[in-house]
Amino acid sequence: MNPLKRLFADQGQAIWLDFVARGFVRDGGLARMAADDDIRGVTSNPAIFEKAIAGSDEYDDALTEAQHAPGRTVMELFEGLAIEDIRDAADVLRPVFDETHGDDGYVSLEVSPYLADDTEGTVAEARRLWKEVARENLMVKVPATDAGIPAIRTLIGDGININVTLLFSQAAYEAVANAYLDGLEALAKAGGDVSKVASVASFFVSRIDSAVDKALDRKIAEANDPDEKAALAALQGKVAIANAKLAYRRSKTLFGDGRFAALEAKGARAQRLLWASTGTKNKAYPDTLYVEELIGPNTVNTVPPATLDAFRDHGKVRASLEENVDEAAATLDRLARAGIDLDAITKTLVEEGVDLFKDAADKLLGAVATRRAGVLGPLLNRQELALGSLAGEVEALAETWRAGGTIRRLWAKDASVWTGADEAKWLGWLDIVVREQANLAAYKALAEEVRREGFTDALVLGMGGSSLGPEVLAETFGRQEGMPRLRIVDSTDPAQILRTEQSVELSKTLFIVASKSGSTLEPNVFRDYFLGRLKEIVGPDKAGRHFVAVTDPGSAMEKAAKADGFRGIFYGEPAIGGRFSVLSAFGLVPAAVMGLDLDALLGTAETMMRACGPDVPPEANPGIRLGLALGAAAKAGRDKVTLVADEEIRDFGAWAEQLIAESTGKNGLGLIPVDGEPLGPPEVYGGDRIFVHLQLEGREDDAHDEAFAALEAAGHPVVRLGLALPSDLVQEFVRFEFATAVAGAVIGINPFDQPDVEASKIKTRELTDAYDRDGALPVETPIWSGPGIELYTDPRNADALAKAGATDLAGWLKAHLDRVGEGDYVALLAYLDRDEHNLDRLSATRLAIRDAKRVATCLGFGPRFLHSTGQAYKGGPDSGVFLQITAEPAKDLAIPGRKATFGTVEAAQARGDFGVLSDRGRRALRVHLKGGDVAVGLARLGESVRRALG
Ligand SMILES: O=C(CO)[C@@H](O)[C@H](O)[C@H](O)[C@H](O)COP(=O)(O)O
Ligand SMILES: O=C[C@H](O)COP(=O)(O)O
Repeated sequence: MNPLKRLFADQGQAIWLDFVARGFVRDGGLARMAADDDIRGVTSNPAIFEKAIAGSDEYDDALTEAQHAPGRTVMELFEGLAIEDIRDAADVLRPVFDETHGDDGYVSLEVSPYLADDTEGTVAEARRLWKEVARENLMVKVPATDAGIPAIRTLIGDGININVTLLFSQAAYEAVANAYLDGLEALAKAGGDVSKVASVASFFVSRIDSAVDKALDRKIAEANDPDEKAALAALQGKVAIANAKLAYRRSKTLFGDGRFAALEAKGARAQRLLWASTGTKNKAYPDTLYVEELIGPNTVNTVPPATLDAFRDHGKVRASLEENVDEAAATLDRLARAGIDLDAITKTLVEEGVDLFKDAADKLLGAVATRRAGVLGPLLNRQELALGSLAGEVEALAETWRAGGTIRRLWAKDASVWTGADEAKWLGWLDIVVREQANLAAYKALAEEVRREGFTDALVLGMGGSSLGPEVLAETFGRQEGMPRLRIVDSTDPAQILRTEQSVELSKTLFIVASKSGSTLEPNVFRDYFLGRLKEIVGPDKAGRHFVAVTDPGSAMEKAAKADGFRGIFYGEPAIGGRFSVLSAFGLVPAAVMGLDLDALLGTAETMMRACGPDVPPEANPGIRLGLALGAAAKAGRDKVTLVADEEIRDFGAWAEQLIAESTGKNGLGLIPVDGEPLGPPEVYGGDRIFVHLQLEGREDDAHDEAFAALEAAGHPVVRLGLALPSDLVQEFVRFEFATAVAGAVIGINPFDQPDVEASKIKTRELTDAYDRDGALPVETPIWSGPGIELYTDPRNADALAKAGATDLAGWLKAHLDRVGEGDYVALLAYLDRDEHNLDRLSATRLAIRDAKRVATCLGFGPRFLHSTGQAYKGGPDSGVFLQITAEPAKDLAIPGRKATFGTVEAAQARGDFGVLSDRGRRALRVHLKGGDVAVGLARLGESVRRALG
């Protein structure tokens, strides 16, 4: 007779199979084993599923489901597969379950190893799995950790079958058996049917020998006496079995006394000991060792396939478990006398066991995530990293993050991922997509009103985080038929405001006043101005109908909007900072108004959000991986994140820039985003860059491709992000939010505050207050003045520049630019109309500087950049050399109810900004263009810069 069959027939020991795989179950392999080998149960664990799913293509068809439901989490996808397999196996073994009246025929499914230290989480998950698998012959596996034991008691009390896993020590076994008895008593007390509950206590065997043998090896090496060496050697390969035998003896007492008898009378079953980890690890030992030596009635041995084959082939059946039990006790005594602490070893084994299952789960989920990405194909934006010299550090960081479960901690809003300050209060963006998906009715109603009422234009009045996301949507999606054209007002420059005003028909324009705090100067003055204009045009009663507000609950903006009879007020989420707010009302109201399909937009975002989920380990997690790369780049001095995007999606850089700079640039650390700088050959760059290319897939004429290939070949780290469609840019919001938060963690700062933005707001306020008081801004003295141009700076910078003895503009500029060294960047900060002409002229000047100095160059328009890169310029690394450009406005614009005009506010903002740069000891010079002709002034400036560069 097949020795496997004799185990039960002769000895009353059930053999279970420690293996599961889809094909094996579905193609009849398990049924054959049940028939031929008398396999009476199946166990699974994360390592088994990892081998099955990651190591085969058997699950590919099932994973295509991801295509139809791209919002499913990776964990849900895995669980879906596992649950199907477990149900299938349970159905195959159902006849065994029926024939044995519930003694056997069980299939085990383990709770997530990530919950090993979480009692409540374990209980909740076990209950959920029990319900979802919905098979009476399921056993849910729960580890015998300190947190697992109370969960076992609760779950048994619920009437759920439990396989207690990762059991190594006598003490833990005692606790587990008592938890089972407690649970049964609770169930009986609650009127439940204890006869329906089964449980096994899985004692891990071979791992004990592996660990003890190693300790013995060390002792043998230390010992000098040959007899002592021999005595120690005699213990090798014996301890695990001795430990199991003693547990078996104890089980007889635990389930043989009065306490259990009372339960037994109600039909309860004893909790059986199950021998797990019974494959032989040490080749010197017989391959059937941990089956042959552990045979006894009312026990289970779960055996991996190779051991099963070996035992079928040459296993010997005898009642071994109760042989020489006293000798087993003596073996453990001898071990203790030899100075080997079995308790300490078993304690470590539990911890290692949890870690090994976590490692397996990481691999498994990584594999599912990678396959999900493959199945999703173009539905998920691509990411490729070629990190050159940063690669090793990024791998090391990824491993640290994986092993530390840092992504799960991030998702669990654990502030210690960053600095342990108030970060947890700012993580509402993690689940905003899902929350807004359930909240679309009000946005859709607004869209419908806007359509019905025939608005032709919509202007978002806001700054930074409140305007740049909507700007990307407007620029990327373009005007939608029948809906207003969306634009942004985020400048106090009178010419720019007038230009925007003249480009719309005010009576057919809807204004979206967007301010989280409600107290930001710019949106307030924009509102005052346009509300005033609307009152003139449509009358005071109707003006409010042209306005909606987006603001956080309780803000001054909310009150004002109510007082002014706004058409609607939409609320932001206070747990999301402005720069992370694009997928909340701050992006969704403008998106609705411009007529975008919000379900599609959020669905697209969700696809990326799931890819960045808590269940996706770093190697397969795009946002996390990008963040680790950016963080490593910052630390390695490659802190200039150079963003390059294809034409149709190029506005993304403005949003990413504010996110990255404001989040990471502080405490003298951080990343300096470089947006809008045309790509050049490798020679024009220093060694301080990391390049990011956002590209639309399949564009054959992509000149950037070649440039990126050259950069990569020259050893620069490059990141390539591929989008099937421009509308997939929404996924980049998500990817970059994760990446920025992670980069902040690697750099070691709080990515959710902006200490230095506030500083220039204060200085600006002081200046506008002075204006309101004195009717003029404080007088300043230029350090140099020439026809149409004046230069200003603080005394420290003035002293440094004066040393060069310059006599003309080019000379002063040369003195300033000569201060630029390797690894520095030059930022042009223009308080001017951001029109095409000014952009072109300043871009040309910027490029001239880059090519001459081989440094990164930035171009920001004030006050827009103050709410964005301004943070990093002041608070980030002291590597910036700043050239501020201001101009006398050709025409100024009054602000209703204020003394200060827009021109004055803009001038005050420039001075406030400069004042903070000075306070921070930055290298800064202001060029003031006089005479009202900005074009002429910029041409002169450009020419002088070129001369300065020689
Ligand atoms: O279900 C159980 C225990 O209840 C088993 O799957 C158990 O997890 C396995 O036997 C062990 O993980 C295998 O351990 P090992 O052979 O890798 O040391
Ligand atoms: O980036 C955010 C800007 O500073 C604007 O802030 P706010 O939305 O509170 O007006």
